[in-house]
Amino acid sequence: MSLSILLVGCGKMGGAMLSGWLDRSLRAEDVVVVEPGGAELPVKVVAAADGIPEGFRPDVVVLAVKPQVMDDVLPAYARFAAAGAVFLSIAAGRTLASFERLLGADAAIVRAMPNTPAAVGRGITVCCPNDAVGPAMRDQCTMLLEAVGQVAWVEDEGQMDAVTAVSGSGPAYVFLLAETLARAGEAAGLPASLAAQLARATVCGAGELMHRCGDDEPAQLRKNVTSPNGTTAAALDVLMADDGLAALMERAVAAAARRSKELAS
Ligand SMILES: NC(=O)C1=CN([C@@H]2O[C@H](COP(=O)(O)OP(=O)(O)OC[C@H]3O[C@@H](n4cnc5c(N)ncnc54)[C@H](OP(=O)(O)O)[C@@H]3O)[C@@H](O)[C@H]2O)C=CC1
Ligand SMILES: O=C(O)[C@@H]1CCC=N1
Repeated sequence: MSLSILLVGCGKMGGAMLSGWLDRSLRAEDVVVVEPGGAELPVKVVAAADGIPEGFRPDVVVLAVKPQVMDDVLPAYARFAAAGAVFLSIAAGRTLASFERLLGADAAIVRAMPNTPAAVGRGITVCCPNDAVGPAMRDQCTMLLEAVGQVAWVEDEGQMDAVTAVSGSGPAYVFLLAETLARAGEAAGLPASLAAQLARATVCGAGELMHRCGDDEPAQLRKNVTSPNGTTAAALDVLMADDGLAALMERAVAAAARRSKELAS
């Protein structure tokens, strides 16, 4: 892959993406990371924008700082927008218009929402471009993000709040499922360590099964586990009740989407 990348912010998500890029043979000399606290990484790390090597011309500036600090951070990078770089923001809730205000109306900006499985090449990122993003920039962003998983594009920025609520935050819901399944196992009489092992292996195994059976709907995989009048049916009667998981998930996703909208204001 021959793209030069400036990664601004290398915390949980920036770090997940970076490790995905490095695993997939992005050349280390093509990446500069800005991280105020420093970091032990096999790429050049600087503490602030003024430490970026003279002459480094990123094709893509990836913005992976918290939405709340974006306004303070961004002006130091506006020169790269003027030089033709595309800005790829992964900040929840930050709109294309807010970047245009800070970088200039002609700046090329992609608002994107990845997720942490990017660290193992199994992320999914949804991207939304502004009008200044041409086909070549779109291809660059796709190439970068496909290095860490699947990529989809939407033209309607209004969909990004729901995207954030489903796939951006979604891994946390799955990890919570593993945590709560383990606790329920304990409550049913298992030792804590065995319950945790069972829950983890079950979530990982079921995820992998769904991954490999790409053509089968999750509903079909669920039915495959469910014997008539058996144990799974007994549990699903609880989970699929009117006030069960579907209602709870709908409320959870709506709350996340609402928060994404709030972060924009
Ligand atoms: N975590 C996730 O699952 C996902 C997060 N996102 C988005 O990714 C972004 C980052 O989130 P996340 O990785 O969780 O947060 P983190 O706090 O883990 O990462 C942010 C990083 O940015 C650093 N930072 C702070 N100020 C600056 C600066 N001026 N210049 C460069 N770096 C700076 C922070 O350093 P320090 O800690 O020293 O302040 C930190 O390492 C957010 O906008 C979030 O909305 C999107 C999808 C999924
Ligand atoms: O919780 C957050 O705000 C970020 C965005 C999606 C996942 N984590």
